[in-house]
Amino acid sequence: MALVKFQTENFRNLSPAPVSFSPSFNLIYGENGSGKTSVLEAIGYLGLGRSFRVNRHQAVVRHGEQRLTVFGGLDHGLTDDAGQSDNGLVHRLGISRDVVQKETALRVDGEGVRSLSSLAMHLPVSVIDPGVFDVVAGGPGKRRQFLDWAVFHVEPSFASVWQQCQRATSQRNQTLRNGRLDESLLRVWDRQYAALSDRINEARVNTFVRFKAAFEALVREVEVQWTEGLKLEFYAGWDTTQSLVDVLLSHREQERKMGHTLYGPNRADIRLKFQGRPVAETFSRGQQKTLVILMKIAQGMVLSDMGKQVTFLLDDINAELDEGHRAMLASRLQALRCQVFITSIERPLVGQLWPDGKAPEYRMFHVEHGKLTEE
Ligand SMILES: Nc1ncnc2c1ncn2[C@@H]1O[C@H](COP(=O)(O)OP(=O)(O)OP(=O)(O)O)[C@@H](O)[C@H]1O
Repeated sequence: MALVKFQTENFRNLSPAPVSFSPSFNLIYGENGSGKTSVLEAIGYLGLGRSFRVNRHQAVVRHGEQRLTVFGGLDHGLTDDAGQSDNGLVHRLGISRDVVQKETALRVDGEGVRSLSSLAMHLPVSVIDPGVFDVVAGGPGKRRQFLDWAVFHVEPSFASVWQQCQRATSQRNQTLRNGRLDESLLRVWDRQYAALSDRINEARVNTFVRFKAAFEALVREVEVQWTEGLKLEFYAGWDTTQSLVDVLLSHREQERKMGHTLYGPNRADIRLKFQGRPVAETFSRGQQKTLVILMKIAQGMVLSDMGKQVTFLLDDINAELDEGHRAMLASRLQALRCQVFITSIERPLVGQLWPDGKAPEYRMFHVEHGKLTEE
């Protein structure tokens, strides 16, 4: 599906005027501070329920206002080779946040819904911005987040299992921190926690297998020399040749000393190695960035194989990638037939993004003082 109708109220400096987007490429340019990133941020807000830039909702609401709203109309997206969409809206999404009451209201097709996953399911948003680099250079938490985004879209029940597991972990941690360890109670938590962990692990492994196959196919196609010898491995968070219950039991003393759970899905990682060494120590920054982008595209391929269209938000790619890599990215995204938003300061040169002359259907927007004007 693709976001074709869009409107915000009190979202940073954005104008409340409604905008129609292309289900294919949307090229957005404007001066520093004009509102380009805010447009992507608002689209992301609708699909993720939060800003991809800042943690506090308060930073996002227009100065002096209490409530922000983002509305979106989705259509079927690209439906045939000519890149045409049928233009009928299939879903209407809305998110509204009162930053004083700290309340979020969500709507899908006019009905109030409680869970963010109801919105996220319809609008899978993948952000490629300067912060994306952390997937390779940052800690395991960033890579878990990366993988879990795809796991959620492959298996939507993952979100509720994940929440149950977080609750079991915190109960278990409380028991571990108790001065006098109640071994029988801990064994009860161990069993619950291990059962939920196994379900999380199974979902992650399933998605990782698909992701890895897509990534390897992509790398073969784009023929990036430096990816030869690159290995991607999934680590569950414990030695899965043993049951998690046994692992927990054999590390009781260690966990008791630390006062929290040390084994399980909260320790999972995607290990990226080049000739046996961590990629973060070996690859140049440019190579690491390109690697993350290829990984993001591979995720898009996994969803696309399931008939889901990802909305990619590419913030300021000129600052991140050279011309060749930008063209590679544009052609891969075009081949994926997903929806793409690209921002830049200068008016983008379509001939540079698609040097073969086969540009997809696109819309070009200029942003000034938070207002998008189609050219
Ligand atoms: N909560 C807010 N309320 C009103 N205006 C805001 C708020 N937060 C930020 N702004 C303003 O919104 C404008 C848009 O910022 P944004 O980061 O979207 O610009 P940009 O076009 O992406 O800029 P750059 O090219 O420098 O990255 C800025 O001028 C900023 O000062």
